[in-house]
Amino acid sequence: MAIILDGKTIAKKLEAELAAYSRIREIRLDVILVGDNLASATYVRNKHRAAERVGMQSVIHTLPVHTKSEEIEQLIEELNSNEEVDGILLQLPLPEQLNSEKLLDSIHPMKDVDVFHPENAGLAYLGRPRIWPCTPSGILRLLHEHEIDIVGKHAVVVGRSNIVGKPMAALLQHANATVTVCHRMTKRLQDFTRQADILVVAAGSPGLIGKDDIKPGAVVIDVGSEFVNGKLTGDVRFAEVEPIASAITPVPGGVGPLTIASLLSNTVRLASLRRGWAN
Ligand SMILES: Nc1nc2c(c(=O)[nH]1)N[C@@H](CN(C=O)c1ccc(C(=O)N[C@@H](CCC(=O)O)C(=O)O)cc1)CN2
Repeated sequence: MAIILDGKTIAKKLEAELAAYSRIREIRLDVILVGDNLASATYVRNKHRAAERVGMQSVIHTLPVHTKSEEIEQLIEELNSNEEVDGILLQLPLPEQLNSEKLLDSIHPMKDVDVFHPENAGLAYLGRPRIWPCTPSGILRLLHEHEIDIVGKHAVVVGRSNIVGKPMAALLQHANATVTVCHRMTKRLQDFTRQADILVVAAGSPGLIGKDDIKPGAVVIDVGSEFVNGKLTGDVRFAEVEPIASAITPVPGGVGPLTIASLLSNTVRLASLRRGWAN
């Protein structure tokens, strides 16, 4: 029987810490949502509610699906130069006519709560992070809160996205794990996943990992969250893997809530750095 790594409880704890901070400082997060992707709308609403719970000001800019790039650039420019705005988040995915890279690059690095700007990503990958991206940072917090040792452990990350896989690998390495990154072109994936002491699966492939893919006693972190037949489904077959893992995240209720709590934490951190507050 594995320990269930309960993200909701840890997220509440993190929110309580942030609420204590927000009581003494005014902090503002602006989220831009373009289009009518239902899942994105839910995530943005959840971010707004979480910000309100901790006493942070949250402003959502909802734009129609056919919004032109120039309009979004102009909005980002206004938010960049608004002294009251501490964090700017452009919710992904964007409608296909928009160039995500160009728009993300236009967010001021000191307000880039997602760590997508090359300056912030570069600093993080050089081991000099301002902040770490929300999902990897939440996962580290989850491991830390459960006193799961990372140093010298073999961590295998499945997936190499800019949002999770790449920064997750960098953060685990920063935390002194030995890291292997696998992706969709990896041959004989199981040969790698079976070596993992800590397995992070962020492949966006529901049910990819089963009991034969893990080493008994492994810590298994499931970042997957796709709707399959109306049910939120992870990349790991939980019922199969749970009996042989030592610890495992559920979907829902694992990594997701911590992604949002980490976003608030990143906003506080960037506000502190930009405004010169002690943190
Ligand atoms: N600009 C960004 N866009 C996106 C990010 C991101 O970090 N920055 N991540 C994902 C989506 N995401 C946050 O935006 C996110 C996904 C899932 C959850 C979450 O709490 N999931 C719950 C289940 C919620 C449900 O019932 O649907 C859970 O796992 O328990 C939070 C945030 C893509 N875009």
